[in-house]
Amino acid sequence: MHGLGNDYVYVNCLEQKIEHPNELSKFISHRHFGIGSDGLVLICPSDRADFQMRMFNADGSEGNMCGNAIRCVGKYVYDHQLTQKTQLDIDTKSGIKHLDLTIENKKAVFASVDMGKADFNSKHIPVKTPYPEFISQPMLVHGEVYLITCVSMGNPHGVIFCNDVDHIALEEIGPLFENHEKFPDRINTEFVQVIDKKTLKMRVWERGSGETFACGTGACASVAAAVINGYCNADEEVTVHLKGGDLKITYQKDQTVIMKGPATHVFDGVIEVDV
Ligand SMILES: N[C@@H](CCC[C@H](N)C(=O)O)C(=O)O
Repeated sequence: MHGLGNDYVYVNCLEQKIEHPNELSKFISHRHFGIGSDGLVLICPSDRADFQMRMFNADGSEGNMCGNAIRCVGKYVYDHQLTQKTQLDIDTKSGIKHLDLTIENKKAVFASVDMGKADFNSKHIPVKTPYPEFISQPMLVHGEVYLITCVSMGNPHGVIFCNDVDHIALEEIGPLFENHEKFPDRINTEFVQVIDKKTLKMRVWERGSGETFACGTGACASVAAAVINGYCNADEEVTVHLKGGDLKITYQKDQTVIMKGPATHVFDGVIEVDV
């Protein structure tokens, strides 16, 4: 399944246990030697919510939260009749998130997700800095100074506003931010062009997966950072153009972020592997 081209392989773990998800994710995600995906998502039982989501990046590392995957998890459980609810609570490593599904022809096609509060606290992200927050701070990378705003959406993000996202050498500079000593847990990096107060264009270098077609938490982090830096307004829906399509994001005055976007099924199958 994918959310705007951010594609994961989803495994129904309600009846089956996956022993080595990190290794499996590396294997499955490989675009030449595996199926090809940005990672692996496990749909598991939860004793405190309707379901639990675990997500693994293409390099096998486990992420705390994934905005595009959580919409697909909602679609999966509804379309496979694992629930009849259209309002769902999904447990993630960054807490329980609430989803509201839109149904068309008996299938879930779209979800609105309460992504929780954007958190600018440097220690929570984490960013190695004496400052309590890291907002529009200069960072020297590859001989150039970038102003970066760091925010956690349950996972770490660094947002950089620039004039032309199409011409950023992402393959070159993405890994330099991801693995910079300032970020002990590594970081997802978003390059964001402000089109107007209600429209952003974003490219992302994801921790553990490289450039992806879309990043839900990244789009939320970008809108939160855009409001904090005065480019957009709180409580107004912002359209974020990504490589794979658009997400609608609202950063509320209480710092809660609402994300709306589609979820798409591609194919089903059985995987037999020895990892
Ligand atoms: N694609 C995601 C984020 C996936 C996790 C991220 N790479 C991390 O390690 O934090 C999204 O849609 O939010």
